[in-house]
Amino acid sequence: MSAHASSSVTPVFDRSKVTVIFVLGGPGAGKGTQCANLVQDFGFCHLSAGDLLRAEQNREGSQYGEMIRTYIREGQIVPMEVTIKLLENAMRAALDEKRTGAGWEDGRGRFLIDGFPRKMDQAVKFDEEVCTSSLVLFFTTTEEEMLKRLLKRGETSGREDDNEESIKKRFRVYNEQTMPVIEHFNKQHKVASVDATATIEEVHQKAKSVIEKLFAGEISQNVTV
Ligand SMILES: Nc1ncnc2c1ncn2[C@@H]1O[C@H](COP(=O)(O)OP(=O)(O)O)[C@@H](O)[C@H]1O
Ligand SMILES: O=c1ccn([C@@H]2O[C@H](COP(=O)(O)OP(=O)(O)O)[C@@H](O)[C@H]2O)c(=O)[nH]1
Repeated sequence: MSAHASSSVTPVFDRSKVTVIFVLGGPGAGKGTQCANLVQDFGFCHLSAGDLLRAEQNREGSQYGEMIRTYIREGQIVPMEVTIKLLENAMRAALDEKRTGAGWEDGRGRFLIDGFPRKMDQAVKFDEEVCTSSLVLFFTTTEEEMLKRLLKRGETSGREDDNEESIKKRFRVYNEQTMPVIEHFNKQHKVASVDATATIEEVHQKAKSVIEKLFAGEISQNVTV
């Protein structure tokens, strides 16, 4: 196989039927919170890459459990093959359910893929081989705000990475590995940036307006709301 073979691969899901929106933003920016709101508004299937990895980590008999645990505790990005396969399987399962409602007729589907892609290799491979994304919904706020939110979440989340040491590592990985992904999609004019510093409901209204515009065919360049 030549080094360029992947560029001729057809994605598993056709973007004219299956809408994929990547939801990005630093740890604790509010991605999961806002995805839950957008599920209510638009009937998306919400797939959190982190949740899928944590479920696989805890699945009895998984050959990846210990590896995933180590990566997550260190704030590192799990090798992409594992995460992409989990996402593809979950997308297939949602489409096989034959859901009803807007966006799910005739083999169609709409997905919020939360916390992914966090690294360039994942971004390129998913777009080429699984489904070409339609939009990146990018939640922005300060590290100070994210740290505050994560330490509070850590009081009840039970997550092994919601402690100050892991959080600092996640910030570093985010800046070094995920910001280039945002840059990559900026060049494709696919990024909608939402200031996530306001209240949950204010951020929700802004995110909702972005998705309404997307479905109305009104987003053809990077936008900031
Ligand atoms: N706009 C907001 N203002 C204050 N707290 C928020 C806001 N959005 C989310 N949170 C809280 O911050 C924490 C992190 O949010 P979460 O949605 O889990 O972030 P992410 O999925 O980006 O890591 C949660 O405890 C959540 O309740
Ligand atoms: O595509 C992904 C998404 C998540 N993670 C791991 O899962 C952790 C938690 O991610 P999640 O999105 O659940 O939480 P966030 O850091 O945004 O609060 C990350 O720090 C990574 O270690 C990963 O390896 N690949």
